[in-house]
Amino acid sequence: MTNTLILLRHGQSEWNEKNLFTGWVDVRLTERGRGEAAAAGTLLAESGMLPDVLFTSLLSRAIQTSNLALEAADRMWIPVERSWRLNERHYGALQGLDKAETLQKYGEEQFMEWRRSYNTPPPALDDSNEWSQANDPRYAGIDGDAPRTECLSDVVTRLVPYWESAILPELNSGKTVLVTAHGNSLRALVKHLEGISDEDIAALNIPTGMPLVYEINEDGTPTGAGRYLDPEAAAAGAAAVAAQGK
Ligand SMILES: O=C(O)[C@H](O)COP(=O)(O)O
Repeated sequence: MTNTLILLRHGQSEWNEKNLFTGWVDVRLTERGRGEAAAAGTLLAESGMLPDVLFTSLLSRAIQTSNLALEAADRMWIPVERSWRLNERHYGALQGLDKAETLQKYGEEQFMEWRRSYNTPPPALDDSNEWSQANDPRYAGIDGDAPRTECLSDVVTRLVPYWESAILPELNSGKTVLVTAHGNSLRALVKHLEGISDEDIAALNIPTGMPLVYEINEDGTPTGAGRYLDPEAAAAGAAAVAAQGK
């Protein structure tokens, strides 16, 4: 028996539009992002993929996206669980910086190392920085301290236990599961699901607002690669993410 998992990156955020590194900074959706979120929900309904349960991060752009998508699909009533483990990768001292200016200042190699390498986190964000989450009450319950920076491997480490203990059991109870999260937290989950190598994951970019569907076996493995419901639009969106800063 397999069950359906739908992954959805939030719609365009205010800082996606401004081309700023965002991470855990809690920005909202733009008008375009709200439209992408609603369109994703319409596409789910048209494809007959109605979620039974929702998982989101603690960040407003993912919460807004899931609300709008579920409203469009007439599924606002489904149960929801939110976790910091689905948050975007903490972008450390890059949070709040312009991507194009950062590329100019540090050069392509360093820029891509910070953005897409598996093991190199950006420098840590100082707690006194205006974009710090050190004193944000929503993270008070995290065991140990909230991160001050993360690389993708840190995200895999915090996310996979949650996938196994919270998300997979819902799939295995026969539910269609919607996970609304972020570019890099979804890259971490896709890496885990598809067994993508530490090197090859650098080339994977997740577009905003495009439902990505897996059929999941009971042991948590997918039956095949993920499938975007609108592959052409998803490819264009992923290319735009890859080109950010250039
Ligand atoms: O946090 C961010 O800036 C974005 O959500 C993801 O950015 P990236 O594609 O540059 O990693």
